Amino acid sequence: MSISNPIVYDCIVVGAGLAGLVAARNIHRSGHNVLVIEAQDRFGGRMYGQYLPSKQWIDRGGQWVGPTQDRFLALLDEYGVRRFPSPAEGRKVLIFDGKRYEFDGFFQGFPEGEPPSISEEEWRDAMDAWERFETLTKELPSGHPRRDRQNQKLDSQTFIQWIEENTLTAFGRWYFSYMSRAVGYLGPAEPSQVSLLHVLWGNNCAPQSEHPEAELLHGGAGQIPEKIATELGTRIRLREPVLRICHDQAGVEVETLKSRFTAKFTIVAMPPHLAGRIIYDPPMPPLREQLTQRVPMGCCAKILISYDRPFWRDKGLAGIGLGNCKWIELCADSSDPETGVGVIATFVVGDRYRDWRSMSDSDRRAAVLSDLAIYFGDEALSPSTYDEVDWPSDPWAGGGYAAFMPPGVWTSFGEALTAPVGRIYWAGTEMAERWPGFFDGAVRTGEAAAKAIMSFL
Ligand SMILES: Cc1cc2nc3c(=O)[nH]c(=O)nc-3n(C[C@H](O)[C@H](O)[C@H](O)COP(=O)(O)OP(=O)(O)OC[C@H]3O[C@@H](n4cnc5c(N)ncnc54)[C@H](O)[C@@H]3O)c2cc1C
Ligand SMILES: [Mg+2]
Repeated sequence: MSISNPIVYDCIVVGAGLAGLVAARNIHRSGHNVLVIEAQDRFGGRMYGQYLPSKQWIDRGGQWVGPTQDRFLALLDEYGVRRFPSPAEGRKVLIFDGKRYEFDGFFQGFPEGEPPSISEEEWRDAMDAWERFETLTKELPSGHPRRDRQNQKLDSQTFIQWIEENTLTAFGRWYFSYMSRAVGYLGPAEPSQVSLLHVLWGNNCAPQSEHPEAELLHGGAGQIPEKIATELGTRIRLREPVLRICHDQAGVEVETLKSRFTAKFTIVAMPPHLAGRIIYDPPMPPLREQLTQRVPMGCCAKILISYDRPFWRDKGLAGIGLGNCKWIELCADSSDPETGVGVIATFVVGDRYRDWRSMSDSDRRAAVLSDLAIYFGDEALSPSTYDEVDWPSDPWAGGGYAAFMPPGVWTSFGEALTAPVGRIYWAGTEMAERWPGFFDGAVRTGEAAAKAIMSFL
């Protein structure tokens, strides 16, 4: 294949997700010549919106933002994207072992307000374990977990082992398993699949106590990729999966399904397992090769269900449900007050996803709606729209929300996660030291990779 374009770019960014777009934009704004190459026919990767016939938006990927996500907030301000508080007024619903509790509080690990009226013994069990979990979290230094004796010990355990050793009741066990599956700390993952060290690290640099789901965006997060892409204009090529990157001391040659381009540097901006699918010549160093074989994506589908109006509010309910229902462990009101439409966003995660995915279309829909009816009442059975986003079936994501570390990965291979290889730099939310797995983490890594490269240009 001949070089398709005689230009030697300053940088080629591979992947037009949020991290790649931010990196490219910053390089372009500094007057350097950048090209973005994206596999899909759209920008944004896991930041992916859609409008319903009702003019209500839905976010098929991420949607929430929180007050300490500074880099993402700065981006929103820059593009004039307006925010509103995530609807949370009213009582929350907990379903545990078939019993229903309405309460004026909330918990995602971190408890707030009034607890649900389960037994004192069960609530104390969860709270005592939560304190131990927080104490362990605070012992971790900031930054990516390093290879040392203490971390190796934490990294040799799964989260479920810790949960079993630290809780006495079924509720206590569920409280933490739910954290692993619904909140995720990247992932989300079954607690039997994720390293204890990873979960503690996630609780340290992306804590629920900082309310990462505090706000939503008028028009949705899905509008942002287009705004950044507009600034880049024709410097983005869509529908061109990158297959191979040849690199040496002089520069890089990036080969797609259709063409070949040269540049001084490249930024590969995608989750580690997708970066690992590209052929590198010369090959990646062994630690990097081993790492990218070991960083799986969370197993999660997102489902967005819309109603004429947020009917749950008539009953004094917040539209937020959590519990160990058969399919739905977490659902949340995502209605934009400016449209008047009611939207519930929910997830089917881990082993629940496995079983749910094997059912017919109509059975999957019936399964989700019947769980929503348990949380909010029979009105939930008659939505105006129902959208499933099956992230593990998307070959350009492989899962969602993000990738997580199974036991042993951080301490044996973690140092290869961000280390550049010659002129190849890495970006993507999985690489972030603050808010990994979130939009904010993606922005931070895009900014950092661009800055690193620009120091050489
Ligand atoms: C269901 C779900 C819910 C979420 N909820 C939230 C939330 O509420 N708040 C929040 O902050 N975050 C949330 N997230 C996470 C957030 O969406 C991600 O952290 C962020 O979008 C990741 O951006 P990225 O650029 O790092 O990666 P990606 O968006 O994955 O971008 C990678 C890009 O690379 C492209 N690519 C891959 N391989 C190649 C190749 N060989 N050649 C060319 N291109 C390639 C892909 O097509 C993709 O466009 C959620 C994610 C999901 C899936
Ligand atoms: Mg993205």
